[in-house]
Amino acid sequence: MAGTVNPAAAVRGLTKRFGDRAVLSGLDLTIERGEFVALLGRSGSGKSTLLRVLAGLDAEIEGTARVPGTVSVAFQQPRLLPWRKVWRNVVLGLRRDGESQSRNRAVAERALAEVQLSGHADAWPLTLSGGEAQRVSLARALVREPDLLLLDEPFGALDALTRLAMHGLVEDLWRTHRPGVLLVTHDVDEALLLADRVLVLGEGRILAEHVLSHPRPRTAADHADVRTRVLADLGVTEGASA
Ligand SMILES: Nc1ncnc2c1ncn2[C@@H]1O[C@H](COP(=O)(O)OP(=O)(O)OP(=O)(O)O)[C@@H](O)[C@H]1O
Repeated sequence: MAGTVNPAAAVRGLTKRFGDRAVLSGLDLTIERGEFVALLGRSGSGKSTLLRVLAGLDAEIEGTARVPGTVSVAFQQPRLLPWRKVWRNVVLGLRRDGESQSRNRAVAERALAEVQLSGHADAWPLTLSGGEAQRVSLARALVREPDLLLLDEPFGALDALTRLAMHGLVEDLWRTHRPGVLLVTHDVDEALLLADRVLVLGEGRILAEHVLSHPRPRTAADHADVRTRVLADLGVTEGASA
């Protein structure tokens, strides 16, 4: 899939140093529009660092990280402003100065309906469950209609059942909006369920790439072969998580 003219993200020779230590070292990566990519890597391998660069939060780099369109990020913690009602949190990142409050509210309500939170527009963030707050965070990311959606372990803090429900929701949202997605996760099975491609980060670059061709919806067993190879890439034994 690499090599099309207008990818959602194109990274070439990216090196990121903290002091004299290079965390990313000559990394190349292309994410196509509409493509769902999962990024795995051991703790400290530089996943969040790469996401920050792609989000435009860290410009002190060598090499290039080109993200031509709109980018949105959802983090492990939903990061909602507690003093703003849910709907105002959803439209927080929109530059719609000329828009009326009622237009903005309509946009927020549409996004909340998409994440199955109709009726929560006037709730305060602190009254939401963890899963609900994370869905608000997804709605906030999506109202910008991003070309690139960066997800930094968005389900990591959720219980197992809520996480399963979120997988279905993210897949639906991706199918509807078709952004390029880069999902950072420690959960190999999550990557195998959701992604078109799984990348393994290590030694500052992409160590391995696995294309997942099984049609969706999938079960974890559908890519058992890839699972074994990804675990080997990560240097973990079967049964453990990254
Ligand atoms: N601002 C910073 N200053 C100095 N070192 C940093 C900074 N940010 C990250 N690092 C270092 O860069 C390395 C990569 O960190 P990063 O958070 O990108 O890893 P990660 O793969 O996301 O890890 P985890 O899976 O544990 O979240 C770590 O060793 C970390 O200590």
